[in-house]
Amino acid sequence: MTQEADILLYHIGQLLTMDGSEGPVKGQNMSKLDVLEDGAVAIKDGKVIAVGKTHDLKHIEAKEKIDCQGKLVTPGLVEPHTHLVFGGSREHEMALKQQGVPYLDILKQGGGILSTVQSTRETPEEELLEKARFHLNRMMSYGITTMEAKSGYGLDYETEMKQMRVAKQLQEEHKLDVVLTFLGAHAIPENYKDDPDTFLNEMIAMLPDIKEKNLAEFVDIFCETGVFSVEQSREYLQKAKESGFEVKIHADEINPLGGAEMAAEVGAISADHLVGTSDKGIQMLAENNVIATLLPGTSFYLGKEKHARARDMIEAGVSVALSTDFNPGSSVTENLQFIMNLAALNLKMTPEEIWHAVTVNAAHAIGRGDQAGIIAVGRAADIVIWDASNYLYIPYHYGVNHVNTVLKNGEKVFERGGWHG
Ligand SMILES: O=C(O)CC1=NCN=C1
Ligand SMILES: [Zn+2]
Repeated sequence: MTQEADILLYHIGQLLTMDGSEGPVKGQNMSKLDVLEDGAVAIKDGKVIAVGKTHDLKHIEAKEKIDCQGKLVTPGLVEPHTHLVFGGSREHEMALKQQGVPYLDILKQGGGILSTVQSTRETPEEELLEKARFHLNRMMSYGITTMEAKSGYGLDYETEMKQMRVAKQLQEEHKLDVVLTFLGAHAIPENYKDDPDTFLNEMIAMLPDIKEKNLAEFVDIFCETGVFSVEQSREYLQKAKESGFEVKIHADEINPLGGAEMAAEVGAISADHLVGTSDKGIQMLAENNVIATLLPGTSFYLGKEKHARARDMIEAGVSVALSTDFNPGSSVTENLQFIMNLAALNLKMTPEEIWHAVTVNAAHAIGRGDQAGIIAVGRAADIVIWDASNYLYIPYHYGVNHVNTVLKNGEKVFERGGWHG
């Protein structure tokens, strides 16, 4: 008898499909989580071919039948905001942070982003690729199956292109789906510190080449005191849109400049960070369907008392996504599960909201709402089997990796290693 499926997952304790959502899940709807008890999923040729109760699907013949023994099963996690490709590291700045030297002061002194720029310019492309692949594999081990990778540590044509070629190569060769973002406007390099507008024009001038080589889908900018103003950011993002790119923005991370309002005005797909965002900014995000990608790891790592107002955003009807903001200076972690814990503790998000924020909403924040973040018939079988029996457990038990198995397009790309106790 021809086997109907390649893999059949059954006796799933709780199956979260996140299915049924048309578009990013907004506001109160983020609390509505469909949980299928004793679920099953059939997979063939990398796609989901059936979803249901175990007793409905048990008859399906499969090359491999996996008894999930009551474990939690969810869509693969989506990571919508990383600075994946970079040279060097910034552990030497920890002492400054511990002494209370603010992030923007370290940057002003030529450290921070500019320190990583120096390292990235000096690092050969092959080495950047190897390093980025290592971090990407670690992300996969934490349950991430689709993620975004930004440039932004070059701040010159050569190095920005080098970073994007590295991300592009990973997009082409790695099993994970990688979405590319050009963040040339990440900081003002030393040689343009008195003329940031000319620098921004240099970055704008790169766009036709980036488009022609298909090296990025999104353009992003760091709108912050001492970096780029709201007006500079608006003009820059409008030019990026005219050049055919979707745009996103690092907004209100440290100072409440009104980046969220501007993101809504320019029609950004997402506004990210949003720690200082005003009531008006929140309202405009909701009214203009701009996804709020919140980065609680960054405000944690920078020792901030203030965190993004997720509760007010959700009450206002905003679609909220979550991300590690993985980068070598302000959020040095690939562990999106820890971000789920911080979202519970510091953003006061509920487990149901958190699961929407790391799957379907994160997928929409990087333009992959139609192919990631949901388990449904006809979609790619990007699935995580967890060493937990219910969805409350992951945001509750922090700092470890709860993944048992990761399937990407129906292929096992990670399995928890055995212990030799
Ligand atoms: O510090 C970094 O390398 C990454 C970052 N960009 C804007 N905020 C943090
Ligand atoms: Zn960032």
